[in-house]
Amino acid sequence: MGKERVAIIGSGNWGSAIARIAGQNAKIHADVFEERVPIWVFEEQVDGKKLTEIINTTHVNAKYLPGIKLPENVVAVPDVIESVKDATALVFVLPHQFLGGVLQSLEGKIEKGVKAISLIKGVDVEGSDIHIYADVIEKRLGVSCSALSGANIADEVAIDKFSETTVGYRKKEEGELWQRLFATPNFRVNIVADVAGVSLCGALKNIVAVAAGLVDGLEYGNNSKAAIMRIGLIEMKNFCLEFFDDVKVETFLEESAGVADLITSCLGGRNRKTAEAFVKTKKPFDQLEKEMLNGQKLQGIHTAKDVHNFLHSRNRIEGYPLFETIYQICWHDTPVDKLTARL
Ligand SMILES: NC(=O)c1ccc[n+]([C@@H]2O[C@H](COP(=O)([O-])OP(=O)(O)OC[C@H]3O[C@@H](n4cnc5c(N)ncnc54)[C@H](O)[C@@H]3O)[C@@H](O)[C@H]2O)c1
Ligand SMILES: O=P(O)(O)OC[C@H](O)CO
Repeated sequence: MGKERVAIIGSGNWGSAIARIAGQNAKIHADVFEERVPIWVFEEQVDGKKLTEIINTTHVNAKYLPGIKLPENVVAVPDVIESVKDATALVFVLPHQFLGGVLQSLEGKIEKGVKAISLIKGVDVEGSDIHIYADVIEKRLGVSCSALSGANIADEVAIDKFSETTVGYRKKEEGELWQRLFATPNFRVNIVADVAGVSLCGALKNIVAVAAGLVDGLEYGNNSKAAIMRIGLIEMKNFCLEFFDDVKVETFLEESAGVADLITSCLGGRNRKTAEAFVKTKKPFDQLEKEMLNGQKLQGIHTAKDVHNFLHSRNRIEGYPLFETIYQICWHDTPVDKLTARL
């Protein structure tokens, strides 16, 4: 069998951090992977230069992961179709807002037998249907798609601070392949047969992280934040067990994708940070995203809306008071001091 040819689709904060690891490991495991790792970069001008040129000459993603050297075998490609040419292992790591456009470009162009993995945190809702993004990718491209999620704030992973993550696989050998691509001594990868659980934990914790940021903005203190995290974890678990058949409860309680990601996101993530600022500045989230994140994207408020729309269509809103309160505060004029009123 030939070597696996990896392509990374997405080059934001997490995309760049994970490309650094994948590039390093492609060289270390040269028996398994081709050394060159193309990364699709949505082209934009940064300080008067193309971002792809900056990455390919300085080996730094100056906009989304400044100050961190990427290995030279990670090659920025501005055309998404070109970036996946001949690839056998596709890593999808882009904000969920942009996945639809990318899949449209790639549909019909991916060979049979190609494997994929989704690092995207969010859910796809259409009326009363809900899907994880691994399933969306699998269906649109005809590939077998795993999922990776964990307590992984990109800036910390990028400087090799000890972290763990979880890969949910369809077939064990695929889980082992992704583990080989991503694991390092300081980035431990556990593999589990639970693609849906891994994906849903990563999506739903972002709603709870918004709630944690509101707690910080209101200066309610540590007990309140712990209560929000506990209630959030229960709603996450109940949601998965109510609407998905194949989720494992252990993923929530024992995996980095579960309780650990919930904790790190409620302490340190972008959703938390902007939600705190939402309370303190009274500015809307879209303005805060622009002012505070330099092009990086928020997921939590969008997932809150997607989950609200889904629960509304299933007539199940009353079962998820925290998720619903976050939706009402973020998207309507519900005062933020009503955060705990329905809990
Ligand atoms: N950043 C983290 O710490 C982190 C950690 C784990 C998982 N994640 C998840 O990984 C996924 C990707 O996040 P990220 O941090 O890499 O992205 P990001 O938040 O840094 O978003 C910026 C990316 O969006 C791209 N973009 C902007 N406009 C675009 C357009 N019109 N079309 C296509 N792309 C466009 C930019 O080129 C850039 O690559 C998300 O689902 C996120 O929740 C993020
Ligand atoms: O910065 P956030 O809030 O998007 O969270 C980042 C990661 O999902 C943490 O694992």
